[in-house]
Amino acid sequence: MLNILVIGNGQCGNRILDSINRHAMGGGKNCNRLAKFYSKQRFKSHVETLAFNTAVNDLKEMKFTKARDRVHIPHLHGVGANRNVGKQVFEENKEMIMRQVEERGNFDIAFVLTSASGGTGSSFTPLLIREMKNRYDYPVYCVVVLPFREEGTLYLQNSAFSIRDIRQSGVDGIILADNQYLKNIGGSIQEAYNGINDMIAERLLFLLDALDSEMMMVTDLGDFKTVMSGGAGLATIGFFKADKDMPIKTTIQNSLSPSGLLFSTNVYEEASRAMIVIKGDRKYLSIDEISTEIEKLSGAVGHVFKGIVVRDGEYPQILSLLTLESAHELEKLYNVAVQAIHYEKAKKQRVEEGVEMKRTFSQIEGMEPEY
Ligand SMILES: Nc1nc2c(ncn2[C@@H]2O[C@H](COP(=O)(O)OP(=O)(O)OP(=O)(O)O)[C@@H](O)[C@H]2O)c(=O)[nH]1
Repeated sequence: MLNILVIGNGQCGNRILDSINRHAMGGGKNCNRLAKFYSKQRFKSHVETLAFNTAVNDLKEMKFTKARDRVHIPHLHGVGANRNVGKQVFEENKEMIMRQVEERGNFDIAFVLTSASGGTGSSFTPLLIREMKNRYDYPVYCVVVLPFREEGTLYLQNSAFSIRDIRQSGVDGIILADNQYLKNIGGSIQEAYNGINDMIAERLLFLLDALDSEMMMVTDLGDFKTVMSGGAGLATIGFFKADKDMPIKTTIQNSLSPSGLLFSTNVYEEASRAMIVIKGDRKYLSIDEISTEIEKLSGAVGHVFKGIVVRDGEYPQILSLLTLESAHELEKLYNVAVQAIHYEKAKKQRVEEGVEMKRTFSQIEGMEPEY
């Protein structure tokens, strides 16, 4: 049995964590009676969860995460997308935060979930991971959500700096999910968020379940670590669930296609290592078809680990984990982030020089009110 710690930082991290807890309890939208459902978690790993936030309302919004797992770090109502303030708040509360982590015990693996672009999550995450890596031996992976590109200059520049900070934190690997890429889920913004959060939660739980399962062909934590240590330290996850008549090779291809992935990439060009986990009833799992598809992938990317979990009566589901050698989409994000940084800098300079305001007030220079 694996001992797993999942931490969600900031609003986005908290919400994905809450979705994980909902799915772990059975997934139903109405399963909000915590005590009842905690007694029958669907997963056999021992999973501890922790949510950190400066905004108490974000923590209150969580419905499926136990109260003792929701930790408020008091600072107004969030840090307003200011990463410098976020870093300072983390440092001031570091010992309290680390005590919470310490109290959860020892783990085989930990995941930290955050948006790249807000203030709290994106500034807490690199500092927290650095502390965890200094104090503990277990590997720590980070799931980072990239912003919708139209959300504005502050979010764009935060993303550029936070991903750099997370990479330099000692993290064992970063899994990218991209709101921009996943927004075709459609509906209102809240529905899109929920849909994206559920996608991320389901994939992570599938992965954890697979790492802790009796498999016909085995992938384990060691394979996961090897895959994640490949490439440029960045990874993404694909997933596809077949319906009854779909051949297994199409199901595998779909899990690697744009609609299956959390981050836009051409896996045959940009991936560096891969792990494919196939779950389903034996009768759907043609070994010839599986081998042909895996060979095609390994021909393009190098090494591919494969695992098969037999689940009687279930249609096949495929999870693909891919580390990336290059990430064209991330490079594009950094391009627009650089423009955003220049824009903010020029604006700040204009304000400091007071050009606009000087013009405004100069209109009444030398005048007095007339009554
Ligand atoms: N996928 C997804 N993205 C979210 C969600 N909530 C917020 N975001 C994204 O997260 C970014 C903003 O970061 P938040 O996590 O809200 O910010 P925070 O870490 O709480 O920081 P502050 O509010 O500035 O203190 C934006 O790019 C949002 O689009 C969510 O539930 N799901």
